[in-house]
Amino acid sequence: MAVAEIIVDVPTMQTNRPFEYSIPETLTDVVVPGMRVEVPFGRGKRQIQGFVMAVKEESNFKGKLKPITRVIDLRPVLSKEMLDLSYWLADQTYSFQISCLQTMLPSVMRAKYQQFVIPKADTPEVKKLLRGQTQLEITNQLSDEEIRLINKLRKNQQVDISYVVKNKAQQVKRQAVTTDLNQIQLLEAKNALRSNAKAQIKLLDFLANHLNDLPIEMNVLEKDYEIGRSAIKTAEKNQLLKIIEVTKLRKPVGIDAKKTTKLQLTAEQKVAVDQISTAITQQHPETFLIEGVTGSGKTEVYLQTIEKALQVGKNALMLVPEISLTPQMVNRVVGRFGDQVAVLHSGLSSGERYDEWTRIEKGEVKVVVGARSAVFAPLGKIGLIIIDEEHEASYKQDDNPRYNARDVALWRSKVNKCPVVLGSATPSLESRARAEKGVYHLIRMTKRINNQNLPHVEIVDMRDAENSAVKGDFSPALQAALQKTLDKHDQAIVLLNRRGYSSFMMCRECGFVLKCPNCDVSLTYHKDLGKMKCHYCGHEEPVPNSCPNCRSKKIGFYGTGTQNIEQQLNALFPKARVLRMDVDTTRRKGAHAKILQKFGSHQADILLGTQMIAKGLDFPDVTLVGVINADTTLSLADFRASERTFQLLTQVSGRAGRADKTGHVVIQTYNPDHYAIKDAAKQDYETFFKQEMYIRHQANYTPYYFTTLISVANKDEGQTLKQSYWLKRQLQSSLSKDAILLGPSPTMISRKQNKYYYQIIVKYKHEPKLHQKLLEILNETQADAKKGFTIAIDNEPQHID
Ligand SMILES: Nc1ncnc2c1ncn2[C@@H]1O[C@H](COP(=O)(O)OP(=O)(O)OP(=O)(O)O)[C@@H](O)[C@H]1O
Ligand SMILES: [Zn+2]
Ligand SMILES: [Zn+2]
Repeated sequence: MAVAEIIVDVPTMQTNRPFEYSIPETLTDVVVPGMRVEVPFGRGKRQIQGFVMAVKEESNFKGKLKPITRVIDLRPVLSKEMLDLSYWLADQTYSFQISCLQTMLPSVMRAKYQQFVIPKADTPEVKKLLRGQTQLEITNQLSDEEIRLINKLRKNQQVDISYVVKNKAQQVKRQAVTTDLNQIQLLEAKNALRSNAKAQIKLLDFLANHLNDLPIEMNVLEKDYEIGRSAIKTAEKNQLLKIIEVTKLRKPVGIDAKKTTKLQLTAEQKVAVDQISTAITQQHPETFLIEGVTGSGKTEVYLQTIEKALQVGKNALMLVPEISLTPQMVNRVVGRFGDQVAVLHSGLSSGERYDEWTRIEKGEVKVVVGARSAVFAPLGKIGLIIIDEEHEASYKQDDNPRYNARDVALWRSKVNKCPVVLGSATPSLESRARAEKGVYHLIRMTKRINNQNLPHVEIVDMRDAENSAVKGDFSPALQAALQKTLDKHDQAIVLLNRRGYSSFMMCRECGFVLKCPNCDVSLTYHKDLGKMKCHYCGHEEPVPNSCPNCRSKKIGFYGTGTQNIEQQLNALFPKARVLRMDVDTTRRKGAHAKILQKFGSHQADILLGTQMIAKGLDFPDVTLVGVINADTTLSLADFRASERTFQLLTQVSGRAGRADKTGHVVIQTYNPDHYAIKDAAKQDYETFFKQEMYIRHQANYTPYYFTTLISVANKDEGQTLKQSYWLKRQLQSSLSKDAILLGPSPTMISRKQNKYYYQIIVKYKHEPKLHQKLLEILNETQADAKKGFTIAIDNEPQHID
């Protein structure tokens, strides 16, 4: 009797291992690894889902095995590679294996969908099965007999199984506005109106200027442009526009990509392409780190190495940071490889996402571009994996399973025997340090395309009298630079650095930031405690009312919003067209791409935004980049504060002067002498790397030490603390004296949803017992859910807060 090993969908410590079930006679040959099945679990008659991990002939179990109830999938949804990966992933991230398996599937496969048998041949067996229907829905009403038949026909390629997602959102019809008139006709109609017909004037003006965006949904007009329904109805009556019904308006990112062909490589690009190509042909699982200055043409290297992989009959996987934020990059890949590309990103509806996933799984595409979770794409024959902007923290998932896509990519590269390319103008310290040790192969690209100079960067010291005298946030130097740019009809990008916003204290007189005496990170204001606290060691002190450095009273919480900056820009430059990009203006699906498209076609002069405008953008008319407040990231209560600041400033500066015009950058700061700011001004990654490595070495941080963060949560604060100290003692007993244990200390928001959060940080070099100990602790504490404790373990956390 055949036996299946199954991971059941019960995320607890006791069930975190395969259980054996017998495969009923009727389902022999149907049940294969990677399929989901329904099985009875526990005492009652409860039926739950499970993943078949393996099938074998005999059981080691003495008693009688329960049989599988039915199969959920008629074809495996996870490959052997993914099943193997799930073991490793669960172990690495201290997660339940079932969570890892679920994470690998697109979300729709966890939600509601229907399965259909689609005929592919006209044989008597197919006919009998379909009983005259064009397709057969698979329900649990089908007999095992029928399931067996379907399975056999599928193997003989006489039928196919397709999943159809019940996607309500897609079927909703929306009202939209369009017009047959051209711009001149619209403007004439507008001029014919009485001057008090304000709403009509606004509407016609809008239409005249947005002809390319039509049809546009009525609720978008209402919400984004404050054009009401009554104005639209009036215009419809006057035959100036039409109201139509639309089902789906937004094109997925990438669809309007123009076809491109290979560029002639520069000498530096050629070296990179050659080395990577060799590894592709030799099937060598080597990791390359491309450290290439902004505008050095890394994208072309990616494209030509992907092409190499396709030439030798392989496929390529490319990861980019949260993809809806980088439509330009997606367009470039689609522009080169067209239909052979599948795009996976959060901007797609779940149905669209599922369609892309299916195309990959069926082997219909050769290139996959996607954000973090695309690292699990069911792509076969992988010949190359690329991770662009490899330093981005978003490659690490913040929730369970807390995996880093880079590590998963390295795992897949070994299995697939293919190279991995990590690219960035500002590599993470970890990756650059690995290249230093020879673990990664370093490729440096030091010149911009066409030998363009890197932009000239001006640092403005905000402590100077003339700067501290101005009302508002724009120094005279930045104002002058903006004016000059507008006069030349060039474009400017203005960055408002929002991370760490207003949670730390800074002196506006001398730039002093309150730091922890033990940890060299900023202290964070805890509103609930009314105190300044360190997230690492728990040190606390009262909120100062004058600057400990210069005695000035101008010490306070620091931060301005983008809306406020936008108003200041409008007041200073009334004629300038300003686009604002922040969480508020990009909430709507596709809004991000729209703003960039508008800026790219020069329908605006200034793009004002938060971190999301800092990277990847390539606009030839941008000659000025202004940074309002370089210091906020510097003051994050995180040991990566300097690294994040350097990355941000270097990346954003790199947006200026990328084509044939020279770029200029103005950075406003209260810390003009800080090395992260000075090195970023010179776009000098190597100098920054050396200095930062020295500091990490002094303070025992990554990459000299590994870091594991363990957080404890409980509804009762006393219990949380008690448990935290218990945890610390447990750890101490199994660690060598070289390991460093910090905490317990409260996290940034120490109380969320009525639970108290405390954390312990372990810094270590070599602790062979730690991993096992952490698993034991999990077993011991998480088995007893009644106590209400939650322990989360984060290996190499990206944020500590
Ligand atoms: N060989 C080439 N010949 C001509 N133009 C090129 C070549 N390679 C790249 N370019 C152009 O140079 C510009 C900058 O390239 P790209 O955007 O790839 O830079 P990057 O290294 O990714 O920079 P960043 O890190 O700032 O995003 C692009 O407009 C690109 O089309
Ligand atoms: Zn501290
Ligand atoms: Zn001061």
